[in-house]
Amino acid sequence: MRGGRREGLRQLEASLLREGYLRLPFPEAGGELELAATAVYDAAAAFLRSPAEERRQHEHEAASSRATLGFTYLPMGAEPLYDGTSEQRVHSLSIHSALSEAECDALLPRGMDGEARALAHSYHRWPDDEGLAPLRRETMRLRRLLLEQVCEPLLASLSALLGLGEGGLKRRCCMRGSDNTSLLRLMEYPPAAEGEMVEGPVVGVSEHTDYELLSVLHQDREGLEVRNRSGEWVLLPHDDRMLTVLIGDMTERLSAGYFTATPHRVRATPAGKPPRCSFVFFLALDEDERVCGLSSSAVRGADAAPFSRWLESLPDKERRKVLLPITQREWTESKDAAALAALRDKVERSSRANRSFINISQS
Ligand SMILES: O=C(O)CCC(=O)C(=O)O
Ligand SMILES: [Fe+2]
Repeated sequence: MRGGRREGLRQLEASLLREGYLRLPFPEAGGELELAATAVYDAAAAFLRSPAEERRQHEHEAASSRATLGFTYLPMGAEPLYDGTSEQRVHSLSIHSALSEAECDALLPRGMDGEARALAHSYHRWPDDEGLAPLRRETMRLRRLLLEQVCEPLLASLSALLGLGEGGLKRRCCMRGSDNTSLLRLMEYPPAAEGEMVEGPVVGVSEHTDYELLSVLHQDREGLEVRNRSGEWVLLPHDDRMLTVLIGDMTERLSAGYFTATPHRVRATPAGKPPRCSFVFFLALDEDERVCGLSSSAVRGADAAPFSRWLESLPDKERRKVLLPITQREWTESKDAAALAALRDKVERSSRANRSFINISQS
């Protein structure tokens, strides 16, 4: 029994080191998780087909002024830009757990100030809208199943491999702040317009790494590409029954680079094809957890022997790079700010180009 568990951990570690990602079948074929995934795709499609006017009411600014950030809609053209140049064809929903203020308070630290508490409440408040009830019910079910059946076992394994004991990481992901860093996103990639993809760099989502510990992802058709350790882009085959797990920035930082965050991107859906849909659960550390690279004296247990040996051989120069602690919130905010600035720049550049085109054609 012990041997089986140890063998499983070594295989997981080998895949993460070799490929930088994992492919996991749903825990049970035709089981609860698979049914929940199908129901979420249906409910998301119903919302995404609703009139633009209705969707607009759930964009970030409107949701923020109503303090209902538990559910927000990011329209086409608003996805932060990660590579500074591409045209991204995607729109998405961001989903946090729906909690009453009392449920939220029970998880928050007692000494938290009023403003931070109100912000946490708003990240767990859903709009009071009858039409969103099926989406809310199905996403909450999917979120719970992903946490119980996929994230928690993964977190325990990662924790053991890093010498933190099986519960070491889970204790740092229990929403002591608010879970506005852990997030379920539902994405839809509508097909490109006829001729659009041959003209410019049109993509689904441009190259990036995710900001959290791990991302658990499902796609209903192919499109996700990951860059492997040799620098080649690999298109992941589509299989409805498979989840993909990617390494996020915080795991890279915590492991001082032993596990490296997985660069990935999504191809645009070609013209004439049905839209591609996916969901991603970003598993984050509690937003106020301070993260810096582990040192070998903090690493315990036989499961972490390879990591511990690797740490001991790490040159001081490399170790120093991750000594400075940073919280998940600081990291997420700084990367988001950079990607949003890149998007603004690009919009500004293209409106300038359009203006000069108009000037030229009018002269
Ligand atoms: O849609 C996908 O497959 C991936 C989306 C993604 O990389 C992201 O939202 O960070
Ligand atoms: Fe991503």
